[in-house]
Amino acid sequence: MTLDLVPPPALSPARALDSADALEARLREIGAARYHDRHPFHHLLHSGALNRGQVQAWALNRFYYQSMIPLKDAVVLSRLQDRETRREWRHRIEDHDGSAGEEGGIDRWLALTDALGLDRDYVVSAAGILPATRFAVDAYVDFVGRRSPLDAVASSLTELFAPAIHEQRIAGMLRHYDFVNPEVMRYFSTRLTQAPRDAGFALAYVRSNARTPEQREAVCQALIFKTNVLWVQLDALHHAYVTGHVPPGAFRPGQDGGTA
Ligand SMILES: O=C(O)c1cc(C(=O)O)c2c(n1)C(=O)C(=O)c1cc(C(=O)O)[nH]c1-2
Repeated sequence: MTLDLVPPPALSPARALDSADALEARLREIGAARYHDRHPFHHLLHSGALNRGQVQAWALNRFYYQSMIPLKDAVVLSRLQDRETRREWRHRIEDHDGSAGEEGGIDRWLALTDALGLDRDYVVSAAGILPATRFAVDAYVDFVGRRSPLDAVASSLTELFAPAIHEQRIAGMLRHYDFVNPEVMRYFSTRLTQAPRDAGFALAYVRSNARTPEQREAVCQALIFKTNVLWVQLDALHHAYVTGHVPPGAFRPGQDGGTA
């Protein structure tokens, strides 16, 4: 058996979190070391190494994450005491749910699963998702409800690192998969402008609201928690659809939920 190890980048010695700049530098180090762009499953996805059934499995499972993001943001909103912050946060819900006559991110994700040949009702039902997908995503929603509002905002900071992976994904998937075209990838092209705005706001919020070294440490831990939420979803996809151990009841390409 070979171990496919991903060597982590060297970390600089831990610095005291004595300023907003030190906090931001530490957050960026955490992203460089732990963000899911480093995961082998993403390397396979973006380099064209997956077959259609494996891409279907990824899109089906990621739909559950997408569908829960507005619920997560509604919980965050309910925790924010400051009206200005709520005003800024609430567009996140519309970005995903859409509004009258305007499609949202969930519609755009369903355009992707349609193009992959998955049945919409099956996707929306979440009946075929991996147990680990459900546990990880539900843990994220639970986290923002139980922890401090600062932790809740901080846990969204993975989005600082999302535009780079979305660019890699758009380019890689368009180049390598004949079942993908720019129309199908519009979920990601839209996120290229939405994510920097959201991440910029969340970063400014933690920079000014984490005022002690302990609070800054808590912000870092919230980001680490979230990188784990993302990472374990890909571990589970890899185990099921690359190694081949599909859990009982989970999606089986060619048998469930659409055309192979
Ligand atoms: O494709 C990705 O790699 C990726 C990652 C993340 C992220 O870093 O959490 C998000 C998204 N996409 C995304 O599309 C999205 O809407 C989103 C919302 C959030 C959040 O935590 O509020 N993360 C992400």
